[in-house]
Amino acid sequence: MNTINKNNSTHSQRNALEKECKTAIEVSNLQFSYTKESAPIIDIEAWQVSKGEHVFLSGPSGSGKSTLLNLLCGTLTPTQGDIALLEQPFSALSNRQRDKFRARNIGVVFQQFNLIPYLSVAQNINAAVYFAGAKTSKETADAQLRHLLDKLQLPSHVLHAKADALSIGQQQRVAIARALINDPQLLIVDEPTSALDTDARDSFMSLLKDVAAESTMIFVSHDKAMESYFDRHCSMSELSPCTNHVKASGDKTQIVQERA
Ligand SMILES: Nc1ncnc2c1ncn2[C@@H]1O[C@H](COP(=O)(O)OP(=O)(O)OP(=O)(O)O)[C@@H](O)[C@H]1O
Repeated sequence: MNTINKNNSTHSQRNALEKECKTAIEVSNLQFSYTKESAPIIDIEAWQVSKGEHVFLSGPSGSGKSTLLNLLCGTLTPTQGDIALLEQPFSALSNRQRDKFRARNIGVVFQQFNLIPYLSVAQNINAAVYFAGAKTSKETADAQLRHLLDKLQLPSHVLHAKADALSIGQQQRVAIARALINDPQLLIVDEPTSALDTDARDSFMSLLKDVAAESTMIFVSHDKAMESYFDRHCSMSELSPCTNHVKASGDKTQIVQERA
């Protein structure tokens, strides 16, 4: 595997290297438990996602979808095994390097959007640019932002509005803009359509597929009707067959209640 040394490569050299990768995600012998005493929530022998593939990930509540997404983002550390993104094994990176790698290469659209309510739309999106440590000029960054807003059909005056003053549909599109502003190689989208009716869901999906055409995408949903938008469907029961028993766990009831 090709280990990219973040400290020695320039931004453009790094981008060139990453564009050569053919495998976006490689998971091997991955196990994860939340505590030492508990059985693994995730147990995946092998899983590969090619660069540019758009994958639909499904599974019942409690089957470990969000846990797997957090492992892919590097916000959770495997109990055993490894994950390589763009042929870069996470285990070879320090926590700090992993944070930088995530900020530069992974865009995430969360279920609840996770915008900072008291910041403006521009500030919310620019925070993602700041954390990625991008060295682009302000002019280039502004142009990229306006281009994204245009594609997402958001008027430019929205940039100055506070995030909590936007409609749900606008917040959703701002969340996509924030996830895509650093031109990430991997886009992770967690259940963003659960609150939408069929028409709104279809227009959201067309927009997302358009703006994320160049990225690898992992999209999580319970809604099997969404499957047709994707190149491949992976279910948690196929990926992690030995952890099916966890689905019956009573713990999940508590989490669902907390979210309600
Ligand atoms: N922080 C945590 N500590 C301990 N157990 C957890 C934690 N987060 C999740 N779990 C457990 O891990 C299992 C998988 O949870 P996870 O949220 O990954 O499932 P999910 O498939 O994303 O569910 P949903 O579709 O309802 O969001 C559940 O049994 C849950 O109780």
